[in-house]
Amino acid sequence: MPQIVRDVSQLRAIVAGWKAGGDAVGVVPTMGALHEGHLSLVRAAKIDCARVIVTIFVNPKQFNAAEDLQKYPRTEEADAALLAPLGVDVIFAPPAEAVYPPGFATTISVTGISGPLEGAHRPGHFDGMVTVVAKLFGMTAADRAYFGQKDWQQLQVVQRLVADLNLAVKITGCETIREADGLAMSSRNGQLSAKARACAPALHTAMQRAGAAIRGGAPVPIAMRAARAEVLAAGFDEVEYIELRSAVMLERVSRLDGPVRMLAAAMIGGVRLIDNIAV
Ligand SMILES: Nc1ncnc2c1ncn2[C@@H]1O[C@H](COP(=O)(O)OP(=O)(O)OP(=O)(O)O)[C@@H](O)[C@H]1O
Ligand SMILES: CC(C)(CO)[C@@H](O)C(=O)[O-]
Ligand code: BAL
Repeated sequence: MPQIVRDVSQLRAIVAGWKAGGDAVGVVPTMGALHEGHLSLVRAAKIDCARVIVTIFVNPKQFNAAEDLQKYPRTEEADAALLAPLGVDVIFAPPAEAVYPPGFATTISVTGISGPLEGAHRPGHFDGMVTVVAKLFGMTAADRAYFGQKDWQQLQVVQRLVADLNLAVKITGCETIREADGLAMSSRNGQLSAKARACAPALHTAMQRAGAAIRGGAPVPIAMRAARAEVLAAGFDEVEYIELRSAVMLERVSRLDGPVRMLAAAMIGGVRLIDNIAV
């Protein structure tokens, strides 16, 4: 079993020992409730790094809705069992007081690319995420960190943070792992009712169809409207956004000119799902 560490000084002492021996250290930041998507990040980290830390911390600062935080799944024992066969060295699962001790007063904001999409629909989310990710980089002193492309905008924001603050950590973005029916794996999928779970893959199907239409020459606004209608007809309650954006700067695009991403967020049965694909 990986060693479970909750104390920041203990973690730093362990990492200092590894580094003194010349080992490269990789970190996989998570909020727990692990699934194959997370495990794919761990496998990528194991290929590059002699030592791997998985962090499990449900970061209150990045939740913009109290109910979302309260019902977020917490399954630490099962998580540890999933990580055991992968050769993870340490699970760092600090209590909130270790991450945000009394007097904690810093918030880090990445402007620009944090604004649209998730930033517009989850006020405060990216400030909370960036602040904790910067802290996790500081606490783990990792040389490399692994993030999923499922949270595409998060990945771009983290890359910006690292570049802007000259942080000595190399970021790797790993492909989205999907269920057989195309639904992107997510800890929140477990909150779907059987009926909602059956409808949920429609989000990815509609995005793929719209992507193919755009590649075939369909006007972007028409393809986006059709995708939105398809998702709603499949049983989703609301489409928060479904948009074509430049892949890194996340600016609106209406033509396939350079790397382009389609990104979407939609609600079904009280659960918020996000997805994105290359177009
Ligand atoms: N299906 C997936 N494929 C690849 N990476 C993933 C997948 N799901 C999550 N990740 C990545 O795992 C890391 C931790 O994510 P997190 O713990 O929030 O899990 P999650 O499944 O995205 O949960 P949720 O979106 O419900 O909060 C992030 O870098 C995220 O992008
Ligand atoms: C990167 C992260 C672990 C920071 O809390 C979280 O945003 C997530 O799980 O994607
Ligand atoms: N997976 C992104 C983290 C969040 O939803 O808060």
